[in-house]
Amino acid sequence: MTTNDSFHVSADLDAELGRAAGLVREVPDFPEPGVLFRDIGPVLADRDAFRVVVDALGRSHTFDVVVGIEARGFLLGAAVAHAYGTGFVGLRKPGKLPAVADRVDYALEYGTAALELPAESLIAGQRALVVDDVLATGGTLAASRKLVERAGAEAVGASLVLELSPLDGRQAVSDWNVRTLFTT
Ligand SMILES: O=P(O)(O)OC[C@H]1O[C@H](OP(=O)(O)OP(=O)(O)O)[C@H](O)[C@@H]1O
Ligand SMILES: Nc1ncnc2[nH]cnc12
Repeated sequence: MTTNDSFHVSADLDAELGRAAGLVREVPDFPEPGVLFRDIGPVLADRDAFRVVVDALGRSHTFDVVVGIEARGFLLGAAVAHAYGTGFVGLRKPGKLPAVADRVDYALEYGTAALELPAESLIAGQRALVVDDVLATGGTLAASRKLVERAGAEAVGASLVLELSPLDGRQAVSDWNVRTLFTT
């Protein structure tokens, strides 16, 4: 591991990724007091950082479809799907989809949430890679995995930009192939 400001970057990833890690913005007391919010917006806005992050998220996984989580997982996941030549399925917050195949409720670092799988999206037997921006408590990832597997697809793993290790989200998905680019 090498250190770039407050994040650790996996040593097998290149220096450009280290620069991308330095672009993650820390916002105190958002969305509520006591939460230090990590905003990947500046990483997406930087052409080179966006490219290396998207390439790294898809690397070392074998998948036929990307499953991205609303909202920032849509931005990353759709880019990974395009870069690696697969389709994309978005898991949405409740009330957004015109036709829902399945729903899972779960707990977050700040409150509760639910995710819904669109009807006629995942195909049984597909190898799905879940993509999102942040691993915090792991509730979102565990819910996503459940939706993928209940659809009959194979959840081959997950790729995320940032892991907030003090929240120990890995314990929620400990028996799964979860890769994160930066760890704090
Ligand atoms: O590991 P967890 O504790 O489950 O938290 C991680 C999730 O929290 C954030 O999403 P949020 O629900 O804030 O939605 P947003 O992307 O729409 O802002 C983040 O983008 C992850 O999806
Ligand atoms: N601290 C945090 N920053 C960004 N996204 C999050 N999701 C859950 N906790 C978060």
